[in-house]
Amino acid sequence: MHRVITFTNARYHSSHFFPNRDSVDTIPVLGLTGGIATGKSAVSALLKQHGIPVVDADEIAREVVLPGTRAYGQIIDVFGHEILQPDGRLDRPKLGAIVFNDESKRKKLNAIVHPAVKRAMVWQVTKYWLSGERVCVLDVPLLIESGIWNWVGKVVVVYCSAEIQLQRLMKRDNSTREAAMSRLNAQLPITEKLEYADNVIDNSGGPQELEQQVDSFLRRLQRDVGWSWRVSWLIPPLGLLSAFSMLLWKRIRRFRRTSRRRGVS
Ligand SMILES: CC(C)(COP(=O)(O)OP(=O)(O)OC[C@H]1O[C@@H](n2cnc3c(N)ncnc32)[C@H](O)[C@@H]1O)[C@@H](O)C(=O)NCCC(=O)NCCS
Ligand SMILES: Nc1ncnc2c1ncn2[C@@H]1O[C@H](COP(=O)(O)OP(=O)(O)OP(=O)(O)O)[C@@H](O)[C@H]1O
Repeated sequence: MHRVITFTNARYHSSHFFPNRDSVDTIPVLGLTGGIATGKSAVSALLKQHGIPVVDADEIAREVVLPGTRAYGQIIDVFGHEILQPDGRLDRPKLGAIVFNDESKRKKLNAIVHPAVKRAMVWQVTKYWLSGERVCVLDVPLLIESGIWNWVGKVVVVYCSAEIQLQRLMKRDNSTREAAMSRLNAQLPITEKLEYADNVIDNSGGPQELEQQVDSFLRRLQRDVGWSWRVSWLIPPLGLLSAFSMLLWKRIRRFRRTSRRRGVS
């Protein structure tokens, strides 16, 4: 039975990537993360080209602070009218300069914006599920820091060395080394994020190498989703059980890795 509700743009429908879709009762959710400027958006763009729906936390974070929203009012209450542009929208570079140089202010901003982002993400995933998508990717820079990694099927980390990361960040944002470093230091180091990874996409090379990495990742994904989806569809309680055991296994594995690391250091 096909679900009839379609909320998504047909061009991006994951049935394009998984053409043998008959029915869908589960939606494997993948968490895509990395350090700032390691290439999450570049990977997301490639995934979208392959028909995979992507929920973009940065994009949502911009929407939930538009004038008139609750978060917008709360931000003005905390940071004052000085962080507004003449047209009333947030002056993002100005707010960025404040929060990336002051952890307590960043925490205040996060406490306002993150709950709204999480609600919107859950809603978007639900819409994809209702429209019958077999897989959905959450592109979340702070996937690990925010604990969202606990709730996704697989964590995919886009990696490049800290030095390449810094160079790309400075070039993209046309920023000084100091400004780029302050943004970089607001996140867990990329090497620590690797510890949470089920899959790593190495973006140390050029765009063509990245495409090859994404292609091989998608081949693996197609294999895995095909298998788990069939089991969940044939025996729904088994699907639920496998989801719970997978989440539990992830925590155990992470706990073991951390204990091993503590034992070594
Ligand atoms: C501080 C703000 C206004 C700066 O806006 P700006 O347009 O300059 O940057 P943008 O939003 O495009 O973010 C660029 C990158 O910075 C990093 N980043 C953004 N916010 C944070 C944060 N609170 N902590 C650490 N890194 C962050 C991410 O890697 C992100 O991809 C903005 O980043 C913001 O509102 N941040 C708080 C919300 C948030 O955490 N967003 C990240 C996704 S949930
Ligand atoms: N393989 C690559 N080779 C050269 N440049 C790249 C490569 N991948 C990404 N870039 C460039 O590096 C910059 C950062 O990439 P991107 O915006 O995809 O990172 P991001 O992880 O999404 O960053 P953010 O955390 O800020 O959202 C961009 O200017 C992008 O064009």
